[in-house]
Amino acid sequence: MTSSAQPDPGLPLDMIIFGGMGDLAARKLLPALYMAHLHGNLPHGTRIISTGRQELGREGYLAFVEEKSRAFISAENFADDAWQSFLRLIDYVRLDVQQDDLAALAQASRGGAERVFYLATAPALFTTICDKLAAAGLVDRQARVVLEKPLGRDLASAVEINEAVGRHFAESQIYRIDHYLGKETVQNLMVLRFGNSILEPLWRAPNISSVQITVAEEVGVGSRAGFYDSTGAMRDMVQNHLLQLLCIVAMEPPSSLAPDAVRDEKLKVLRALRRFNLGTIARDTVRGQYRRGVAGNQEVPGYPEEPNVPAGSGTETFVALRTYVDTWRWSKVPFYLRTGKRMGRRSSKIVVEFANPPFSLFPEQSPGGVANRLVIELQPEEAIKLQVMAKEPGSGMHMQQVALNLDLQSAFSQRRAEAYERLLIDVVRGRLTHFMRRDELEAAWEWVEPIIDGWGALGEPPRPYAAGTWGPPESFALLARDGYSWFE
Ligand SMILES: NC(=O)C1=CN([C@@H]2O[C@H](COP(=O)(O)OP(=O)(O)OC[C@H]3O[C@@H](n4cnc5c(N)ncnc54)[C@H](OP(=O)(O)O)[C@@H]3O)[C@@H](O)[C@H]2O)C=CC1
Ligand SMILES: O=C1O[C@H](COP(=O)(O)O)[C@@H](O)[C@H](O)[C@H]1O
Repeated sequence: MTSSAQPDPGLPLDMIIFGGMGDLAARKLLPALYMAHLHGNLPHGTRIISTGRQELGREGYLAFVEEKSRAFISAENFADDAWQSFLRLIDYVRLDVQQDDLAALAQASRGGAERVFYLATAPALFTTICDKLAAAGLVDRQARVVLEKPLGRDLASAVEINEAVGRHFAESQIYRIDHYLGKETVQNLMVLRFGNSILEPLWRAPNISSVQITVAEEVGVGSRAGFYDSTGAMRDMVQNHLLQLLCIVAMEPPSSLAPDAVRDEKLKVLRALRRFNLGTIARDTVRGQYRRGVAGNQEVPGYPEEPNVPAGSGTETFVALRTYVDTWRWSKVPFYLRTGKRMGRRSSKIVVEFANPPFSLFPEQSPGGVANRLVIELQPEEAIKLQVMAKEPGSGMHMQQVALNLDLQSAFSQRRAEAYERLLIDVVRGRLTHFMRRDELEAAWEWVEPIIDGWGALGEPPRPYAAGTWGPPESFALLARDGYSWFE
């Protein structure tokens, strides 16, 4: 049982960031912490201690934050007095975790403070960091550690990291972050499914005929090829974000929102995912790599021309696949997953297609057409649309598809926090529900790893697709042979 260790509101908080000069810290974590500070969501007396290898001193680090993080705060959220008071919370400790002990950090962190360690570094450093934190006497029962994804690059390395972290932190102190679980619409999907009763009787085979999950990015790999080229879309996106979305669509209703109740149900889905073999890998998966093309009205380079991509790289920037959740509820329902960089536009959505009426009463109801779809738009729009057939006004019985549309942005006037802000507040408050448990993560690797190995064994290079398009033609063929098409 992983009941979360409850923070003591009486204690001050030290938020300690490893990788404080990294891309993630600059673009996401520090802006999210600023927003939490602006809205009074950090405990009184919080301090942020960033660590990094550069000899900067506190003033130098604050200049870095000004230069690199401020641009990621929108004008409407920027308040100079809040920014200045935020900067006053920040301290900087220079350390190289591979060479130094953490004595300097132990000196900077206050005795009696609650500590949150955010490991925003490559996962290869997690073991060393945790061992050294413990050796420096910084880990106590109140401490929490946040681990960034991807945690490991296969099952064995994930197990190794989990073991190493687990030597010093109890499972209830470990927050394995998947920022998709912090997105408003992803959390809303839980409410849609379990806060309403009308969907539940329909939410199963044979009422649902297929499910599509797309996470399409318009951006390319940018300056991250050093990380990305040895990772690829399967490890970067499918192993975590897409599988977590699939879990929320497919899970049974949990008995409560307690961390283990939710995570037990997600784990059952991961364990019920049909395993791939070489035959199904060749037939039901597609790898792609973007080539020169036009994105956002601009000509952009292909993946092979991006900075630091090794010549002849066979890394996939696109994955599409068909899988099944082998349970009574989802028997024979195909789940199509798709993700890629440099696709037509940024668009993440879940599309649930319902079975057609068993008999076609209306002449225009084509046997192949889909009458009812539930479209859950995750980003950039946040909306839930139910497509139904309706009669066109006029004589005759002509019908058309119309959408019952819930625009979540206009339905709620409240400010919408970014995923990282919401999840950081969860960490501060000791709420584990939207973080992954060790067995979930390992089950995801158990399913993903044979696919990656199979690709290696098959030795096929990824299929090229032009930047600004929706992936290689094989991805469309994957659905077409089942009589479906990707929903745009
Ligand atoms: N960037 C993103 O959008 C996302 C990143 N992640 C994950 O977050 C983690 C960090 O990513 P990202 O910020 O992009 O990576 P970066 O390479 O930009 O940052 C890594 C940081 O780790 C520091 N570091 C490396 N070696 C040491 C060392 N020996 N001692 C101390 N610090 C060290 C680097 O310090 P120095 O500055 O001195 O090189 C750098 O600040 C990765 O696991 C990534 O997969 C997850 C989701 C999104
Ligand atoms: O974890 C990651 O996610 C981003 C996409 O996140 P989003 O919130 O912008 O949809 C992706 O670009 C990155 O490669 C990956 O590491």
